[in-house]
Amino acid sequence: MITVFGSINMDLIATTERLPRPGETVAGRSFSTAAGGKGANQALAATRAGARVRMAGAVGADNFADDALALMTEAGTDLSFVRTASEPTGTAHILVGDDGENVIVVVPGANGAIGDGEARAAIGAMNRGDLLMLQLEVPASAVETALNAARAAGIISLLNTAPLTPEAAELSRLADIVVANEHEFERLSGHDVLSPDERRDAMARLSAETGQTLVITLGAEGVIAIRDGQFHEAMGLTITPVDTVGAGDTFCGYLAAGLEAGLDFDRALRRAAIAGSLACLAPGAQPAIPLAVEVDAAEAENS
Ligand SMILES: Nc1ncnc2c1ncn2[C@@H]1O[C@H](COP(=O)(O)OP(=O)(O)OP(=O)(O)O)[C@@H](O)[C@H]1O
Repeated sequence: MITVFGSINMDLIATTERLPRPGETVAGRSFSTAAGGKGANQALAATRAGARVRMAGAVGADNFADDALALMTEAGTDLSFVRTASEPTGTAHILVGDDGENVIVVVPGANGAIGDGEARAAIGAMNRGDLLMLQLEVPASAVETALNAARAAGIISLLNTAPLTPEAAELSRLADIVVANEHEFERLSGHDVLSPDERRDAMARLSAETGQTLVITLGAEGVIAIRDGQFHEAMGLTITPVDTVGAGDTFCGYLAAGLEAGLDFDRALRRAAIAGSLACLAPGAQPAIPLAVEVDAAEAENS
């Protein structure tokens, strides 16, 4: 079973002709809500990929909680380690202008109340050899506790270094597998802009030093990884993206599910990259996460 330790949010999205300036009020065009949070998105992606998944996190005792959990409930994700906190359910307040520009305020709420107790409880319920997946939308101290407890218990940890936080580089050292996008990897490696050759050198150096598996997603260019000193590359699909939101979370969920199922590393990367591409073909994060049968079909068509 995969355990995802991380954030659960409700996204509140308003579209408007143009974004307001400070102090200004503008009329909106439309409003929608969507379940989100990187933890929840990745848990749903791994569940849709066919894995047995437990989500560990927190929501508030409010009307947003059920909606934030709805798609995971429907998919069959185990929610027994989702606690109801006294803080409100985490919310992301997203304004999108007609030019595609956006401004976002994330209020962590219950996600910010996750601490060492939740981390220890989640790891305590896992078995040696299980996979733990984390991101950086819950307090860094809880992520650190979870990663250390996982290592002590022989649990394999996969950390997605999103969103990039000041503690990201330090925390990433504690994980067995690190998944970063190219911008995050530049920050982790301490270099501003990396050419493809410089990126490979930086990956080789870092993984030789730490022994970690490093996986760097490259948007339309697919993914490059290094594991046990060997480089691996995979491409997703050639597509015209509708909305790339959630591509990275879908990638992580499918990669975790592939590794947990014992797929060979190249195939797990390829399926994750294909799933990431498919997630770009529909708007929003969670609704756009493909089912395993859709990834099977795309994989067969493009083999
Ligand atoms: N434009 C695209 N065309 C094809 N596949 C894509 C595209 N964008 C993303 N993908 C697929 O999704 C995977 C993850 O995307 P990306 O590297 O953009 O991660 P990310 O920056 O974390 O994403 P996001 O923050 O948008 O969720 C890629 O490795 C690729 O397989």
